[in-house]
Amino acid sequence: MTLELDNVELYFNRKCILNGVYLKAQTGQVTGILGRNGCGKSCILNIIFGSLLPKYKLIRLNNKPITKPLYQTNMVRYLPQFSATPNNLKLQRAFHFFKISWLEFITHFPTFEKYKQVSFRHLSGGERRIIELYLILMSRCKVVLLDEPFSHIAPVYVARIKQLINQEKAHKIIIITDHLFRDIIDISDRLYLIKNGHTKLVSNLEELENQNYITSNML
Ligand SMILES: Nc1ncnc2c1ncn2[C@@H]1O[C@H](COP(=O)(O)OP(=O)(O)OP(=O)(O)O)[C@@H](O)[C@H]1O
Repeated sequence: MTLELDNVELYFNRKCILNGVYLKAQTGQVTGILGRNGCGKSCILNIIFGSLLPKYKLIRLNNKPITKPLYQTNMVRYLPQFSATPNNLKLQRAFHFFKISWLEFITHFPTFEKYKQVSFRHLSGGERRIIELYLILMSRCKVVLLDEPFSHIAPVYVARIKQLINQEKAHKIIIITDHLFRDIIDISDRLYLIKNGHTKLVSNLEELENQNYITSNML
């Protein structure tokens, strides 16, 4: 499946945030989005999800324009930048709700075994993020949108999650953004940089320096 976002024009209080966005994502590939703070990365994910309505936008699935918000189609899952799980929800119930196997989760993250009957409020910020990310990533769906999934997560878990993303991309479109740019570069098959409201397809990593996203020697 191919998803394209095209012709986006987004304003807040007459200030132009996005203008001239083109993004293509495909099943079997991870599509990474990089850009400085406030450049519009989360807005792009929200526009694809359908929860943010810009002045103009065109979304095509397999070359066919779709007007219905994607979240109404049940084909998309979205991990927002900030936690959205209820504090009093027990992990076991969350896994049941998402129809995700707890036992399989434990094989990937054995240190979480003790948390089955625990509520989200008792987890650390990073532990909570791992669970939320796992539930979204492993859900039965065709499109996964991940906004800063690696924030507050220990390197050993980031490595495990990257393995899972590589596994899931075989049958999902995965669009991901994070400021941990090395991880995004590492995992992405297609990479976009957002600058001045436009997307730019990154074909050579030196462009990230040339566009002043990173300074020299940061790669
Ligand atoms: N509801 C809103 N009302 C007004 N301005 C907004 C709103 N949401 C976002 N913005 C502005 O739109 C711009 C893009 O925001 P967005 O959250 O997409 O940035 P981002 O690239 O994800 O940033 P960060 O990396 O810091 O999370 C920012 O300048 C932000 O202030």
